[in-house]
Amino acid sequence: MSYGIGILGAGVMGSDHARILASQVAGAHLVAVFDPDRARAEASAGANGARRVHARGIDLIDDPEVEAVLIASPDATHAEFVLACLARGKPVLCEKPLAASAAECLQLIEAETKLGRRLIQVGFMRRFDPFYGDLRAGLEQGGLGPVLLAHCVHRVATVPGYFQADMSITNAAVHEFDILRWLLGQEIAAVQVMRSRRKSTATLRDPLMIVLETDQGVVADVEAYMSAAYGYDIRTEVVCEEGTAELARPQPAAFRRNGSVAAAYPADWRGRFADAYRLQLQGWVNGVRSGVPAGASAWDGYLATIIADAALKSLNEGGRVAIPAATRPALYR
Ligand SMILES: NC(=O)c1ccc[n+]([C@@H]2O[C@H](COP(=O)([O-])OP(=O)(O)OC[C@H]3O[C@@H](n4cnc5c(N)ncnc54)[C@H](O)[C@@H]3O)[C@@H](O)[C@H]2O)c1
Ligand SMILES: O[C@H]1[C@H](O)[C@@H](O)[C@H](O)[C@@H](O)[C@H]1O
Repeated sequence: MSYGIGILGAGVMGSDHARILASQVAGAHLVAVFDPDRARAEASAGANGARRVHARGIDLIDDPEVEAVLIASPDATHAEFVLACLARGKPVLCEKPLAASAAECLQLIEAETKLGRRLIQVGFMRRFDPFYGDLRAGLEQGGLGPVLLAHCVHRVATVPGYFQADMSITNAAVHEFDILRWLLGQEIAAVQVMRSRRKSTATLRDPLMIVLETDQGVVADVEAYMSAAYGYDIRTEVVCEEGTAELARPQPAAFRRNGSVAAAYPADWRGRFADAYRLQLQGWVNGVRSGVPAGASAWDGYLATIIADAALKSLNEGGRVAIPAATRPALYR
């Protein structure tokens, strides 16, 4: 049996998820699309075999042929859509961030906990990226000794028009917060944002240096640079007592000429994380079908958001901001 999926949002990510679902994922098919920009919804539905385009998001969630929902609409719309899915008992893959505020994340956790089963997966797709998978497996194998430090680089060539200053943290750096928790198996206990000199052409507060401390004393720095111009560049290196572990990256073709070598960078995340998006969707579909959830939970989404809130507080008010330890509800253990 093939599972019926509905997608909310047919912009950059919604249309990419629809394409991947229709062409590269087994056990599910696209049933319906909603986007207030109807032409976009129709283009994505038409290209990917969906039966219909809905006039409202809630109609898509109510569609009896839609058995599970993928949310790829703007960040501020996520919480309401996730709640509606939970109210109808429909599994949901929600793009990051889970919600626009920690209070909204908690509301979703409360609703899911009341249901007593996990229906929410958050789109922290790096957890499915083979290169991050290898890095984590290598760290778990041991041999490098205890972790001391981590360095993360998050460079984006340019940001879309809707991108606002806080989104360097709430929309971009949240990936680093989540992947550090996942890689190290530690919780973030404090954060401090250092402002470098602002890039002269930047409209955002760009770049930022974010320093995180874990509950086991590891320090990690995250460079968040949203106007890096040359391409999309994501790096991670973990420094341990007996050696280091560095994230490998897909190797593009190299061109040697006139005493130099050049290799193309992906323009954005869709190229760099193509495998991760595909594996994430397949993992979600498998989880929905088997009832065994995969990927980041609502709890992981909540923790990424509270770290982001603390980072924003540090950016705006200065200083180190402690993040109180939170008690994980039994559903997420
Ligand atoms: N996981 C990742 O790597 C990744 C990458 C990029 C974006 N995202 C996330 O995906 C989401 C979408 O980002 P995007 O880059 O595709 O943005 P986008 O602007 O390209 O697309 C968003 C689409 O949502 C539509 N929309 C607006 N209001 C809506 C509503 N109420 N209901 C349904 N659709 C609505 C817009 O018309 C637009 O077509 C965001 O939450 C973003 O954070 C995740
Ligand atoms: O929304 C995007 C997306 O989540 C990418 O994966 C991230 O690298 C970008 O910085 C962010 O703006």
